[in-house]
Amino acid sequence: MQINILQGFDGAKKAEGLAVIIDVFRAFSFACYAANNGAKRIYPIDKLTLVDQLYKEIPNAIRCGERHEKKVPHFEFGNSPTHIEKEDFTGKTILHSTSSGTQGIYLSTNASEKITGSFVNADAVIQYIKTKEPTTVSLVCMGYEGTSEADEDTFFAEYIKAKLEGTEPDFEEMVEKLRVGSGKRLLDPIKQSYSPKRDFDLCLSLNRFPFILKAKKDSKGYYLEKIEI
Ligand SMILES: O=C(O)[C@H](CS(=O)(=O)O)OP(=O)(O)O
Repeated sequence: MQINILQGFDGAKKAEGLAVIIDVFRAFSFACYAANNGAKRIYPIDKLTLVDQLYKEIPNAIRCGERHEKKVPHFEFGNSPTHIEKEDFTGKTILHSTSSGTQGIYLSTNASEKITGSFVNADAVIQYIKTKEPTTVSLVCMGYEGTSEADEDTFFAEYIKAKLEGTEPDFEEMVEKLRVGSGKRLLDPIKQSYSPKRDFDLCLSLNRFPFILKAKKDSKGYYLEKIEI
């Protein structure tokens, strides 16, 4: 198995084989919480105009996501797992658009298959890859706004690679590095209304969910299928 670690929008375009589109803070942690809370369907969406179009077409749709970390003003929710932690999404369709993560789903056009990746479902991702035994795995770290690298996504890729290669990564050490590094933006007092501190813990809640989210397509675009592992 060839395991490649790729970065940002450019990396997503180069992804081949089974691609894990990684966004720890916060898109694909958010998506796992939404799926766990009963969402009927989750659409990861690149363009805000597509969100607005689908909102008109789909009954019981909820618009979620961010630009520059902040909730899009007319959306119901931003990109914060904390803000949806206790929401019951049973029967609801989530329209989710973010600066990095959901863009990666659309940009990875050369991948034969794509799943999302974040620490909340790390073991499920690893088990899924092991079961599929692909020739190539592309670990795509979406980073900050898709243009600069973010440690949380690179750490996740290194975590997955190490486990697949039979070594044991030090997750607690990663958490402590993130607390004083790229994760600091979630701990900033100025950002608490849209990036609450609790997001840091919820996004780093290792193996909380025993499922993967696999990107599939229907007539409206990509959606994330929840597959229990
Ligand atoms: O929700 C977020 O804070 C991030 C902002 S950015 O893309 O890293 O600039 O969105 P996400 O797409 O989840 O990374």
